[in-house]
Amino acid sequence: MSTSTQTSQPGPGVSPVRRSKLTRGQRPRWLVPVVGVVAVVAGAALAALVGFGIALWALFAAVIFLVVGPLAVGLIEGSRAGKDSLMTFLVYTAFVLAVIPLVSVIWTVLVNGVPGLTGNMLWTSMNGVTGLQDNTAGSSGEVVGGAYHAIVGTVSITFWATVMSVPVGLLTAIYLVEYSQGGWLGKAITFFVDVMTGIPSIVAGLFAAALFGMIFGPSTRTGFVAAVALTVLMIPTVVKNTEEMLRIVPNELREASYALGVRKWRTILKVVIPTAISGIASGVTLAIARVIGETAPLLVTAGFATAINWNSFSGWMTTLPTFIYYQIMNPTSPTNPDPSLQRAWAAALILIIIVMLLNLVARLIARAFAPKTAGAERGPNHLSEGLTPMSKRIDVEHLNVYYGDFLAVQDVSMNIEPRSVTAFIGPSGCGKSTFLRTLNRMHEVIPGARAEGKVLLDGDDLYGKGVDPVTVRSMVGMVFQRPNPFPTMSIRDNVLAGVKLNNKRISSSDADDLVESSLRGANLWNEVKDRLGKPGSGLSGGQQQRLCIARAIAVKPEVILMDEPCSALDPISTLAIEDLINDIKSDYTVVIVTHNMQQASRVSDKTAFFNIEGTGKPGRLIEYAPTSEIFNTPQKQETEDYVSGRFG
Ligand SMILES: Nc1ncnc2c1ncn2[C@@H]1O[C@H](COP(=O)(O)OP(=O)(O)OP(=O)(O)O)[C@@H](O)[C@H]1O
Repeated sequence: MSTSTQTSQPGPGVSPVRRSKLTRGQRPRWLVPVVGVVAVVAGAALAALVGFGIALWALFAAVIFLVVGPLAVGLIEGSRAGKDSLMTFLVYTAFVLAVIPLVSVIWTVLVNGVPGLTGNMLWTSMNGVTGLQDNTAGSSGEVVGGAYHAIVGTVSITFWATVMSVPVGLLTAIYLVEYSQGGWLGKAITFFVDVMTGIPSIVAGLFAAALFGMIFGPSTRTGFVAAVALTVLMIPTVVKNTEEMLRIVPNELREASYALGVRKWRTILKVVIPTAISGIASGVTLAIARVIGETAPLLVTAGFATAINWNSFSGWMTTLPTFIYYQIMNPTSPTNPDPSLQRAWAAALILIIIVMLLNLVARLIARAFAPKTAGAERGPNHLSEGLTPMSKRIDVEHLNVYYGDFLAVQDVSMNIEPRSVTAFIGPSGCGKSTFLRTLNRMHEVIPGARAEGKVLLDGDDLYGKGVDPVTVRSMVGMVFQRPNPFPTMSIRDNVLAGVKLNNKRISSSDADDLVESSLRGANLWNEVKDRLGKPGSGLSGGQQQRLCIARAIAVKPEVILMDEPCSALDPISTLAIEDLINDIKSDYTVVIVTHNMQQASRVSDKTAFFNIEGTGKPGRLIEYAPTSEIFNTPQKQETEDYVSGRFG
């Protein structure tokens, strides 16, 4: 885009183009490329002075570029811009310096490996190949013998190592992130994984050799023994990478799934892992890439063979790294090592190609396992018979809520009427959200949180003996502060999440009806009916929140809890949600936590005011009455002070 402004009627002798005030004093566009060229040329000249070498040239060019570039920018644009460009140039230079060896390795392997990549190399083994044949290879030009047996060995051993280490690594990472809750077992596992990460590979080889030696006798060397050694090396990499990936899955997604009445393992399997799958697949590929080039542990566990062996459980095996090692250290013909050298380079190239193919496979697997974002596009269809929710009454009796030893909410009793909206208001930290979460036992997903007392849903105690919190959550749905649609799912699949994640069977036409009626119920149908297959996370914040309400409605709950549902939304989206709350209260019991007192007075029939005496003290219910009474004629002074804005 041009940054200059064109004058409409240039006079005689006046340049038709002048620089805009906004772009005056900026470096010319050619500055950075010119400095780059100067650095490359001057770097070459300086390197020639001290004995030319590529590395020296790169080093000199980088230093000149890093000094001259920011200096030139600083002179033109001032010192702030100079410092800024220094950081930018440092980042780019570091990137280039990192890429140079990588490109250089690939280039060298390509140049040396391609001539040896013949049919012989790929499809024959070294069985029966002697130095005599290599001696004659010089004159005939054709190198006999190849790495087929080593390719078979590499693929077999890596396959077994992957089969053993990936499930163990994945499950360990899942335990650490989703179950251990910082317990001693989790800490111990993390410690051992850290130690394993640093184990020298030869030690892993010796361990596997000793283990199998003890069971099957000394010198037991097979592909499987080697796979066990590689497993020891792979597991920590898989655990660490998977752990990182699982940790960055936002907790909100887990909570959204639990709030739909989905069990923990299905939440992990269907929400957490798909969200992290591409990172997990990269981690597994990295782990494979780490071990596929190992040589030392292979020498002591798999032995060395010149013939093809498909059986990992019997007989010696060769892998590409050990093949390369032997070709270089013990050329087949000591007097003419060239054919061996050619085979070694070609094997190195094959190894790199295998790693690249694995990477590709990992990407494809990640794509196949991640839920589709592009489901069938569906237009308006026949209307469903509508939802049949059964709004319920909630009675809370002497409820105390604790986080560990800390009493967060003290002795709350209240009755919430069916088909009504009840608002919880009060200053920050007074326990509104904590109390709300006890109404569908969502607090239980927080380690150490517990409730004492009774919460009755139409007379049935949610905390009664044998009551499953998962069942409770399918009856009491929840909408959270920040919209949290599942990012790997389409709009349609988000609405159906409660059904699908719970593995309930539903016909395609019933699913269509449910999607339409839930989206209509959430006042979103008209806005999204033409793009149901598009990702839910592509909607605006307000639309996303209505999608989350549709998702909550779709599991046909009896109560809907809303924890500050509009706090992340603009005023127009907020009004849309408030209208929606007004609409759905004829079918559901709605409880909403809000900081916005106008909102409480606009949407709720009854309001509960909570307060806290001071930091570290428990939150208490101060007053609970019809909303108009709380805001106009409160009975308690604390309530009046709060609603009149005198504190809080
Ligand atoms: N996960 C937790 N672990 C320990 N303490 C917690 C946890 N969550 C909340 N608390 C504490 O419980 C008390 C009540 O918190 P809660 O979030 O329920 O208040 P709130 O009224 O909803 O506040 P806000 O309006 O700021 O969201 C606070 O003292 C808070 O520090």
